[in-house]
Amino acid sequence: MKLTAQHLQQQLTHTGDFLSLTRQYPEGFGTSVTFQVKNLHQIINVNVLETGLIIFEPVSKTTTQDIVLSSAVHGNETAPIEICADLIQQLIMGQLYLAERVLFIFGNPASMNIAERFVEENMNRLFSGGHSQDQGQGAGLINKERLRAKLLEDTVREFFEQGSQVSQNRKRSHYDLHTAIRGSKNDKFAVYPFRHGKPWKKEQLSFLQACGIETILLSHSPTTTFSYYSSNEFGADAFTVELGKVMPFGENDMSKFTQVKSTLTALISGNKLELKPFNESDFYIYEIHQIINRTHENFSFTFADDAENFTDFPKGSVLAYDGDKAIVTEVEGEAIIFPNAEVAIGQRALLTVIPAKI
Ligand SMILES: O=C(O)CCC(=O)N[C@@H](CCC(=O)O)C(=O)O
Ligand SMILES: [Zn+2]
Repeated sequence: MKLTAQHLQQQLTHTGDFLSLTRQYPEGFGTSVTFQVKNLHQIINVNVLETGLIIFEPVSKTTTQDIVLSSAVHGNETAPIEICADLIQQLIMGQLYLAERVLFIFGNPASMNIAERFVEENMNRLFSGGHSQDQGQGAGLINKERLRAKLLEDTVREFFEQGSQVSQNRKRSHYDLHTAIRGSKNDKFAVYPFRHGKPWKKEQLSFLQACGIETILLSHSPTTTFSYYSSNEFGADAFTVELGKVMPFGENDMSKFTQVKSTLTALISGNKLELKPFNESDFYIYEIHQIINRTHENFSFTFADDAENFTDFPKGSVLAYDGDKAIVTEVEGEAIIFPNAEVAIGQRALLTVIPAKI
């Protein structure tokens, strides 16, 4: 059924259920709408840009921050989608005070509907222009994930640029929320994208700690991930945040995410964030040591399929075979992250990390 702006607004104000509407129209609403909602204390502007893309802005309150909360860049990573869907619903139903501009993104609605990481191509390898590069997929390839990645790039750019018209010296942040495919020794962790020599921000790590995240992976090279895009192009404090393990919708133990939810709520509502002063000994800090791309059809790991993220190995251990080439640990205690032998040729099949200092 074709959706009109009026119908879109009616449905949203009736149920607040932006996630269901997004899943009902994975290819696009074909319309956009702006309306206002009221709660006891304020009026909020709601700007529905497209399926999965919605901006909230307080009216009559000067904001100082532009916050992007994205989920479903991989469609089967449901816990963060459910967290964001609930925050969106509370905002639409006038149950949550809003202090700052917020853009919520459900990245890949079509892949949510098939409960898969992606439909044709991993969207989290398509940012910073990756959508228009060959990436081993054939020159000039166009698919829905590439188009969507471009739309997400443009949406984030406009969101941050519009914020700069509200006031100068604004704080920009982007938390790109994911879950890991396999279990992890450290259940929640964050990838801190490469900052090109700028210092890692301890205050941001304290914010992540308030979310219950005390394991941080420092990245030392540019990537085509969404969080690197926002960090590199707009100077946003941006992270890929991993919250537990992939589960079907409705099967997540949401009690594991109370700290994430309350801290994100405090962030957007302007409530005082109870941040502990940064203490390095509270954290497990790692740096990315090896990035292993699959280059052969014949690619396999030597460890068990259920080996958890952060499993470490002695120096000299063979972790994988890429064709005839053995991939070997170079440092005592090198640990595996995101092993995936099924990735397309040319894509990242494994990261290794080693303990680091900030
Ligand atoms: O568990 C896995 O294998 C993947 C989980 C996931 O989607 N991770 C992100 C990390 C992005 C980054 O390195 O910043 C991804 O692979 O896209
Ligand atoms: Zn993911």
